[in-house]
Amino acid sequence: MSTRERALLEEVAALLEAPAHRDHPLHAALERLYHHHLEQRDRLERMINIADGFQQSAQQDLHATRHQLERQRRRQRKLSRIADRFQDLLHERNQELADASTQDPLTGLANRRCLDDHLASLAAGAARHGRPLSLAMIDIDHFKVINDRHGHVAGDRALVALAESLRDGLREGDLCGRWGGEEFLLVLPETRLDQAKVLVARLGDRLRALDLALEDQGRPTSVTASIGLAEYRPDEDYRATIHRADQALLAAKREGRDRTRCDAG
Ligand SMILES: Nc1nc2c(ncn2[C@@H]2O[C@H](COP(=O)(O)OP(=O)(O)OP(=O)(O)O)[C@@H](O)[C@H]2O)c(=O)[nH]1
Repeated sequence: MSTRERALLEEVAALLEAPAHRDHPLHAALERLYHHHLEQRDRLERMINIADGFQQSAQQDLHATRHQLERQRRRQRKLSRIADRFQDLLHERNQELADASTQDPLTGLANRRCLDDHLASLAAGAARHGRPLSLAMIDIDHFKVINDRHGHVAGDRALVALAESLRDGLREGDLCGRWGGEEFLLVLPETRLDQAKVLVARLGDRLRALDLALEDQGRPTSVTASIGLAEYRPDEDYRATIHRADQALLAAKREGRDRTRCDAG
């Protein structure tokens, strides 16, 4: 209630109380008006109080709902971050599995299974289109000596270095894989036997010149390789070509190692 209203009400109350005005013709009407005003004022105050209460509780509800929404949103963001991380992890694991099924774990080269698949599809294409395709089976000479002198770990390191050197010496489209132990298979599409000979001569030189960071009585250790070559024949199973390359490799070993032999078919 404002000060002005209070003063006015006090003034009216005083008038109504005063004995001098009791018999005034407007006294009764003023008294009814006064009480009616007081009732209206009380009702208004109650309504304001109720409205205030509603507003306060609505605000509290709103605040609680906002808080809850914010918490839900935070939880959802966290969940979606976890889901993203989980998906990345799953993707990585799938990639690792895919790599493990096609890669040799020591050298990172294609493994035997991958070579087999690759060769099967290349041979089919070469046969269909009459395109040349050659294979080179490469075996490091006397590799056992490296293991015996320097230990298996150093032998592993040497194998990795040899694998890298072979891979880096190839053209795009050629594939070098680890066939087993210290034996590598090169798959050379669009390559005839005479071209393959030139290529493997260059690779043999690379291997010989490779620094394996191993010393024998103060002298750096170098390795040589024996190589068997065979060209795919459209009328044969690609496994027969592998076999012929293998036979050529055995011939190279028998004849004294550090050389290339071809299976002319
Ligand atoms: N460190 C290491 N050695 C391996 C691995 N795979 C095969 N070898 C070794 O390679 C050697 C192969 O020996 P051999 O088959 O006798 O052949 P070699 O000593 O290379 O002699 P030739 O092939 O006849 O010239 C063995 O000592 C194997 O232990 C490998 O992953 N790591």
